[in-house]
Amino acid sequence: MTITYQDKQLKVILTDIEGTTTDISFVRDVLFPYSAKHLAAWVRNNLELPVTQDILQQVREFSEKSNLDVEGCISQLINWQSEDKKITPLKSLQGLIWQEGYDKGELKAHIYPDAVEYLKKWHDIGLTLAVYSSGSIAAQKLLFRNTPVGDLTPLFSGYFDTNTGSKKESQSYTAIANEFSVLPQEILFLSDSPQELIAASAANFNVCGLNREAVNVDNDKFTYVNNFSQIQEKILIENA
Ligand SMILES: CSCCC(=O)C(=O)COP(=O)(O)O
Ligand SMILES: [Mg+2]
Repeated sequence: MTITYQDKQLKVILTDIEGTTTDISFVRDVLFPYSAKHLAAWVRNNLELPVTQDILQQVREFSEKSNLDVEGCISQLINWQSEDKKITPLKSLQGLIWQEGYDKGELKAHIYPDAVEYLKKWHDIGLTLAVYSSGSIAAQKLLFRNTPVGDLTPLFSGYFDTNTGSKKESQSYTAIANEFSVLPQEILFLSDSPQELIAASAANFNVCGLNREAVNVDNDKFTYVNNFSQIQEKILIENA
């Protein structure tokens, strides 16, 4: 069985998380407040770990304040967190904090049931599935490992985060296509973010927008759907 999209055979489906597989409110109202609450104590309690020292060094580099002390770095991280900045050291730290939350049973991931159903279906018919999120790769794996329907990580063959580049830059998508050794035209990217769809499309990816809240979308450039079932119904064609 093969799947085509606008007459092109698809090999890879690359998905965003927040607003696409997962409710925005889970990320903004559960995950972000959890990391905000524990951020300062986590850094102070784990100062001796090499990963913490790496994060602090990256904070100094990204902020271009080379002499920030530990408390200065914590303040910078808290500011970035409150502005929802997708900056690598913050995203790495959030992943470490969420790991404790999942391990203690204080966090359980959200994933839309339609995303589960169609990710499984696409995996089972041989499509390669991958994730591209601003959340760190560790945070992505935690989320898909801790869903209410169990561990979904076996479905995915690749994970990409801000270490590959910004999701709003087309070069990031070119790098991902190269990683899979497929043509951009053989990849379908799913996201709720118009800027991400524009960047992926500029790299010649096929794109589909997710509009989970079914709001009026002022964009006739891309196809928008409300859920994964509509991706299957509206844009993919199965060939026996
Ligand atoms: C990996 S779950 C947390 C998602 C996150 O931290 C984030 O910033 C959302 O980014 P996305 O690219 O998935 O919209
Ligand atoms: Mg998103």
